[in-house]
Amino acid sequence: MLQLTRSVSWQALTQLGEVTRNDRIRDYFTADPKRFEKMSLRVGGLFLDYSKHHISDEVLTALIELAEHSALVQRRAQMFSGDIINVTENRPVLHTALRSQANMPVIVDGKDVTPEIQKTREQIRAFSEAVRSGEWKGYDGQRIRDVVNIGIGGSDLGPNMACRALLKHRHPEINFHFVSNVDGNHIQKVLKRLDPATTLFIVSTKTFSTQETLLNAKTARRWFLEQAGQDADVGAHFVAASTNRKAAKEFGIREENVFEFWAWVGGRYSMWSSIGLPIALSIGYEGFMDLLEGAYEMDQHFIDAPMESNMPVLMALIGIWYINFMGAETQAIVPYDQALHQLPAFLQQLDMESNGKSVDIFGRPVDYKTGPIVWGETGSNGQHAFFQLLHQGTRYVPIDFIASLKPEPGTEEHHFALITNMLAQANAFMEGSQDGSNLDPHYSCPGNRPSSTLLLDELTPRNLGALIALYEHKVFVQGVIWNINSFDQWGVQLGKRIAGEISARIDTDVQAFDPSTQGLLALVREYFPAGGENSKPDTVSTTGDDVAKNRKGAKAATSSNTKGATS
Ligand SMILES: O=P(O)(O)OC[C@H]1O[C@](O)(CO)[C@@H](O)[C@@H]1O
Repeated sequence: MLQLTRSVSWQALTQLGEVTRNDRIRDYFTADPKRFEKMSLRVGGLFLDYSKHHISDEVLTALIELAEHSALVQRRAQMFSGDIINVTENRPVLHTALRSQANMPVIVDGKDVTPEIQKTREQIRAFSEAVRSGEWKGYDGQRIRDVVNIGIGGSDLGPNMACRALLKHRHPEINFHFVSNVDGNHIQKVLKRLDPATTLFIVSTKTFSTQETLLNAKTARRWFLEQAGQDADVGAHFVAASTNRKAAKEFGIREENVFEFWAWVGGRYSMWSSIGLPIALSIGYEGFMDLLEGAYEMDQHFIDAPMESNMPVLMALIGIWYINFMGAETQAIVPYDQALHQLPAFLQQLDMESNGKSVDIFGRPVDYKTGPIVWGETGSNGQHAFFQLLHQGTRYVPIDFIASLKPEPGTEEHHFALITNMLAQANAFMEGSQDGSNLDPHYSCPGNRPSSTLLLDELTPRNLGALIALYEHKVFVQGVIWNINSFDQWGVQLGKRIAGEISARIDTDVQAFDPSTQGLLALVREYFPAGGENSKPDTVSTTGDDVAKNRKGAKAATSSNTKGATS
């Protein structure tokens, strides 16, 4: 198989990179007054302007050729039909099946999985309606007023981001909290404000073996038992979203309150599954379905639209242009919308865990750059913090500006200021200070900094679903072109294994670790006089005081974390 960097398209793009560097983006508009019309497109409620990029017509044509000569069409079909494209975990990648509105079978291991998807959707509907209506009662007969999602990574970031983005649609009598960090202060701060009798915990973990989540869940359970009910009451206050039904049951969660999903849903792609339960509880089942429908609409566009007018394909190609041919190292995400403040963190995991790879799908080292460092913050806050570097620093950073057009009633004046600031920034990044040559260099902004502008008609569940699916497919397309596996995450397993080893050995045998780690462990040990025995990451048992059993479980959890159980 021909190495990517030796392909005709890659070589052509490399040459174009050399010459395009000296172009002024502004001049493209002078040469082609129709550039904005040509380089913008709408899909449903999303509008993308990609005209302010360092991309000539010739570059765009060459990028599209790169996509056409890649395995994209074939791999896209394989993903949607359930072929095993996550080769290192031997799994299909079927988050798209979770949001499908087509009445078509999806076959995994010879079995149609759509009835199971429907069954779980129905379970989510019934449960969310019961909790939202107050029909679901806590142990002393009161309704639920606080929902705490305990999860990390893909079992936190998606629902957390979506619940915050759609806060205005939230149930007025239920508050939502997200606990992810194993830092005990995170959960303590949340629990301090809650009444156990009216609190529902969702233990969200694909594997039910993630140390941080199990420790937080155990702490929540102990807090609940200390203040409120008995073991038998746990079932009314704890539910789980997991592929590991057995471990969830061992925790004390009632069989009927385990919201299942499946190995073929990757953690960072799981907000469309039971991991989206907090979203359904917050905005209602109908709203959750709208989110899924919006994503499905983007899926259909991704499948049907030709490359040159395919939004995720274009965004992927623009990214590849900057990363592989223009020397960019990072991609900034700047939503001009406070409700989207968790979006950069969500996209960080989506992109960096998916495409942070340096071997291709055959395990051969790649000789080109893959996924960028994704970072960002809301505008206008970022504007008054890091934009200085983007305007006048030495780095070349493409930016995605994101905003919704429709103002919230009562925020019109603010919303107008928000949007005009975003447009001003995008303009300033491209144009620079026009009279730059006459200025003191300290005041001069060179411009020629590229950006996309993504506008949502309104921040609705449907448009949010489409936006997230857009980025998912962008990441997928890039992974296909780079010929890497975007759906595993072996890099994060190593640290998990060593954490297990450190807590197991701190009392006895630290010689196996490097001298720096040994030195640091000696300092840590001073604060843990009882040693590792009292501070090991206990996992859970069905009875609150079963310490020995917990320890055994911790070891099992640690080893399953490092071997088979991947999210
Ligand atoms: O849902 P789980 O199994 O607790 O895993 C949480 C997260 O941990 C990771 O495996 C890596 O840290 C993510 O991919 C995943 O989203």
